[in-house]
Order: sequence, then structure tokens, then C-alpha cells
Amino acid sequence: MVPIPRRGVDYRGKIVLAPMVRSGELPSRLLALKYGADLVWGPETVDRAIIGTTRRYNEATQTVEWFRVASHGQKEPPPDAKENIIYATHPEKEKSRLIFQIGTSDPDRALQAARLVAADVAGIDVNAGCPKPFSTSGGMGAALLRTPDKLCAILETLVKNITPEFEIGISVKIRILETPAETEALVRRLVATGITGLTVHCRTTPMRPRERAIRGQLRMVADICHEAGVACLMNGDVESRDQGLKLAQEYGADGAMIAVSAEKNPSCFRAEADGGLAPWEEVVKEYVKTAMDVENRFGNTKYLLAQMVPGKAGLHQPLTQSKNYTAVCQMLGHEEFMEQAQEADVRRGLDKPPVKQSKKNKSNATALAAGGQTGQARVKTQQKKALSERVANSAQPEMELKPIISV
Ligand SMILES: Cc1cc2nc3c(=O)[nH]c(=O)nc-3n(C[C@H](O)[C@H](O)[C@H](O)COP(=O)(O)O)c2cc1C
Repeated sequence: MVPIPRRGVDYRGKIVLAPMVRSGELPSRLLALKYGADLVWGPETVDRAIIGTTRRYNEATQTVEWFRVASHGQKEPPPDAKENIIYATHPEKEKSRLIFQIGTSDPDRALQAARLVAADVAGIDVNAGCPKPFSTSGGMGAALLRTPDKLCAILETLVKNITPEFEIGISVKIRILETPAETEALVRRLVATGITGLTVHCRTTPMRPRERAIRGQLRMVADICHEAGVACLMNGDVESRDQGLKLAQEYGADGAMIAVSAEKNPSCFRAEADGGLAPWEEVVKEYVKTAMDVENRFGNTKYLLAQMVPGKAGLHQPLTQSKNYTAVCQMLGHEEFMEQAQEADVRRGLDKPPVKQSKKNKSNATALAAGGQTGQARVKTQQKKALSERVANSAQPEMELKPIISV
């Protein structure tokens, strides 16, 4: 077992929520914590997306939000400009248990991004496992497994600058490599960077999510971590708290991380002794309430509900077509939430038909498409910016991420 870390969270004996783009937004994390998750990872947030955001405290929801205003390529955003919330946290409920995961391929940018959130989280994690072209084409995610010098430089920069200033630990999430020897060489380098935790997703980069996780290299990874005083979490096909604790013990890991099973039913974090898995109806009710409490983006709420409501309930089509929280509560029979749902819809403008794109924005889009008016270089910068924003806001699940960015 690893010694208790002097700084940052203690990972030992922990069952944690995995980082999940789109599925790991604030209400999902709060629900996971409510059902007993020990720590929660936020969805991967690309460094460029968080850099340049403004932080504010939202009194109404008691959340901290990092947002930017869409400027559509103009210096001053138009008065009707839309605000994009890039990241949100509920300090009271999750600060000491929230790990912020960065998507990055550059030590300086990683540091700039980490500085913006470090005071509000319990740890910073670097994503070195996302296999999708959207991540790897920018040198991020699983591409970092093939550029260990760069990955180590990122981790060392964060350890050197973030840990002493904010008293939080730095961790990394990797996948196994093709051979145990390759994985061993990589892990030996990573644990020497000063990180406090390492999560190993027990699949190789080309493996599909449906393929069973391979645990043959796990004990070796955990042993190398422990020799260096680094905690090791296992990930891949863990479905519940009890199973995770058993597997961690069997393979010598400190704890386990759950993704897909938690996306479907976050009560998987509850021990059998405390009631185990709750029925989906109960979980969905909690989720809708939590999503309204923190004013979650309706599109994200709808997406998560589609993961949680079983197909056989026959609700997927009406859910997909629903336009606001009131409709969702009606459909699910949550009469007691109707008032809150109506208020939430009014606040978010969901009680009216969607606003058409303004003339100004339309003409900007045309100018961009034409490419001539503002000059080729400026258009390119604007397109890159817009794509980066999409990266942060589209929040697609890892398996579905499209190669939409070429920066
Ligand atoms: C919807 C979805 C989004 C994901 N997004 C991320 C992410 O942002 N960062 C990351 O490191 N892994 C991401 N993953 C991978 C998971 O964290 C985890 O490594 C993987 O799903 C294996 O765990 P499981 O077998 O419990 O599902 C994502 C997985 C899913 C299903």
C-alpha cells in the first residue's frame, strides 16, 4: 500500500466516478457522490477551452462557473451574445472530492489552464488515454502515450507549479500498451514525475469499449506505482462498489474507477450492504431534480436521461422530442417538480420557441464562409477558435467524438 499522500486526496480504498465527456457534467457528479462515490472526475476539458474563460459564483445555484461569451469573431461580443459555460462545480458539495481532467499536449498551456481551476478542485488529472482522432490529432489523449517526453514534461510542470501553490496532487490517466514491457517502461517514467496518482484503463488504445478489459498487466502497474509512493486506480469493466473493491484487492490496486455503469445508474456506487443498485425510476427522479437545482443545460440533461432510462420503458422517443424540463417532468410523472420545472424553463428561455439566429451573426457566418472579407489569416483564427469552443461545448461521449479539430 502507498503511504498517505502529504498533499492532495487519498486514493486508497476509493471507488470513483470516471472522467466522461458529456456524461460527467455537474449533476451526474453530484448524483454519483450522493450514492457514495468517493471521488469524482470531471469531463476532459481541453486547455484551450478553459483558457480565456471568466470565473464567477452563481448565487442562485451555489455553483462556480467558468464561462465565455461567444463573440462570433468580433472584438466586442454583440449584445445578444450567448454565454457558454465551459465548466461548473458545486464547491460545497464536491470541492474536496472533485478532480479536474485536462486535455493537453503542451506543458505551458496545461499550466495556464490548471491555474484557472486549481483553487476550486481537489486534484488535476491529465488525460493520456482518449483514443479519438479529435484528441490524438492535436497530440492530446492517447497520443501522449507515444510521446512520453512530452507527457512527462506536462506532469512535471504541473507538479512543480500547481502542487506547492495550491496544495493539490497531480495525476494521470493512461491505457495499457501492447506489451507489459512497454507499459512498464512508460509507468516507470510517469511515477518519477512527482504525481500522486495514476489510473490505468485496462484496454489498449485500439480496443473498442465493448471489448473486455485485460487485467494481466494491472498488478505490475500497481507494484511500480507503489514502489514510487504513487496510488494506482484500476479502470475497465468495473460495475459496482463491491466488485471494484474486490478487484482492487485481487490485483493490488488502491481503488477502482467506474464509467459506463455509472453513466447508466450512478447508484452503482452504493454498497450492497447499504441497499446496492437503486431502481432506475428513483435514480432518474433524483437526476432530474439535481439537474434543475444546478440549472444544467437541458440538452445535456436529456442526453443523460436517455442513458439512464432503459429502452424497454418506451420513453426514448418522447424524451428525444421533449423541449424543456416541464415536458420531461410531465412525461416521467414527476408532478411534485412541476413548479420548479416551469421556473427553470422560464429562466433558461425554454418556455418559448427557439430564437432564430440574429441577422448580425448570420452575416458573420457568411463572411466566414466566404473567407475573403476579413482576410484569410483572420478567418483561420476565427475558425480555429470556433472549433475549439465546439470541442468544449459539444461535449460528445468519448466513443462518438468526431475529428472536428485540426489545430
Ligand atoms: C461517455 C464517455 C465519455 C468519456 N470521456 C472521457 C474523458 O473525458 N476522459 C477520459 O480520460 N476518459 C473518458 N472516457 C473513458 C472512461 O473514463 C473509461 O476509461 C472507460 O469508459 C472505461 O471504463 P468502463 O469500462 O467503466 O466504462 C469516456 C467514456 C465514456 C463512456
